[in-house]
Amino acid sequence: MTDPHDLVDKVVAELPEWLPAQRWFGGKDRPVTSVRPLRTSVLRAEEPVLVHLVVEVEQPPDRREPYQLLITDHVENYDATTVPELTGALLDLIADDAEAEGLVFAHEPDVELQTGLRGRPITSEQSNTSIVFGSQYILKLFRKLTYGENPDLVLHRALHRVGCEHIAQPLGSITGRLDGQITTIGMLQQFMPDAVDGWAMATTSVRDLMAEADLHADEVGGDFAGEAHRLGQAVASVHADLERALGNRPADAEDIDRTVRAMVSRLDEVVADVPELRPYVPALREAFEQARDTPEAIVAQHIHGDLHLGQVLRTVHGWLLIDFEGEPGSPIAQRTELRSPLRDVAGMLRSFDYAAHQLLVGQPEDHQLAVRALEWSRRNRAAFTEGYAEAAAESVGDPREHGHLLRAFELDKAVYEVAYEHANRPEWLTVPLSSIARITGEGAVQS
Ligand SMILES: Nc1ncnc2c1ncn2[C@@H]1O[C@H](COP(=O)(O)OP(=O)(O)O)[C@@H](O)[C@H]1O
Ligand SMILES: O=P(O)(O)O[C@H]1O[C@H](CO)[C@@H](O[C@H]2O[C@H](CO)[C@@H](O)[C@H](O)[C@H]2O)[C@H](O)[C@H]1O
Repeated sequence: MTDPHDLVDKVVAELPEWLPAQRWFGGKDRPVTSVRPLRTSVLRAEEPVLVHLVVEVEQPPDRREPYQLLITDHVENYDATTVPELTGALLDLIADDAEAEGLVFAHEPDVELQTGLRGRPITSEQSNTSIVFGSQYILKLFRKLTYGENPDLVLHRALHRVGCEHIAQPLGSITGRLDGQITTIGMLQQFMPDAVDGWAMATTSVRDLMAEADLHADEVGGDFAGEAHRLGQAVASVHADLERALGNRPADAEDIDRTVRAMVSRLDEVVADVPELRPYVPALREAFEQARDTPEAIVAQHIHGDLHLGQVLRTVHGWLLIDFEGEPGSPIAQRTELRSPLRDVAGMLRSFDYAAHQLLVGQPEDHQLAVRALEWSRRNRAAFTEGYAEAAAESVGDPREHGHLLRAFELDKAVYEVAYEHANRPEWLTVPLSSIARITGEGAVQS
């Protein structure tokens, strides 16, 4: 019979080696120097044991971040998120509004949940771990914890309150105290079994175009422009709902100044780690400075914060936006502040560029493919922006009227992506680098 506390000691000792191999681990750029348990909740003491564990991971020179783990003696790698019988217990606890060992499980008001379902982890590579129950529910366990309420839950609740049509309904949550603060550990939502994510749809469309040597993007069967247009409308509608639910304020010169300084400071940080970015620094700085030149009034409000094609789902009823957590690699203070909705527009524009150019990784010589990629990207970026502008006419307005700011947001996102790819998928580093080269006109980089 395993003692749960012995299990914790054993697992914690193995974590410095195990963590860096996990897709969701956000600190792959540095070694793990120590791991110490912050809080332990024994959810099941008899075999198979189930323990919820929050550990603090230390990395040089002074990074200390909390991560959550669900562990068991039942499987060799101790990861209980892979054991359907054990994760099923989490849903039952949420349905019962239970409190267990300092963790609070709660369903949203007026929600009644079905119990006794087995949980299966989704297999896609993500920043967190999500578990699906039957065809009804999906539970996201936030891996790197942010002290306090997670913006994903806060924004989903706010959007649901105003009847937003482009989100999956929030159904429940798991919270616990961390350093005295009530901290979101998990979020339960309605699962969309018929959904396809935007990334899968877009890359299929790019492949269709690349396979057709003689046809243009508007002539091939898999043309995505209609979807891109509808997606633009959906994003504008979510921005309007966020504004209705949580308000906005006019952005002034001070906001723009802070924004520009944050972009420059992120650039400095990233270039210190990724020397490949160095040749573009002067052009990037210049583009960021140009963002100060905003002819029209702009607003600051709550936004999605990490919008890309993998964060949107196409269901039979239309597009849904998921994962309102913001950029997992950015500080929480930045992720929760009121910001320009144009950042989300820029994030999605980057993603169209990614979908087209990621297929060129490892084929730098193929000029024909590069031309096709650019054609696809231009067509779909334009359709998305047009859709957004139409639906945002009464609110944010047409993004194209803020050309310099939009370009700066795109480049800032690409700098973030350089850091992200460097830490997670080094073979893809050329994707954001070649975009930076294209947008700034600073020569080509091999894709
Ligand atoms: N409500 C939902 N219905 C169907 N699939 C979903 C839903 N929410 C998330 N997913 C799937 O789970 C994946 C991970 O969700 P996401 O919220 O993006 O997690 P992460 O924070 O780990 O990136 C998504 O890419 C999508 O495929
Ligand atoms: O979805 P996450 O919250 O985990 O976001 C992170 O991972 C994304 C990759 O999965 C990353 O997105 C980048 O790659 C996408 C293609 O895989 C592309 O569509 C995006 O435009 C690009 O930014 C995201 O930046 C990161 O925060």
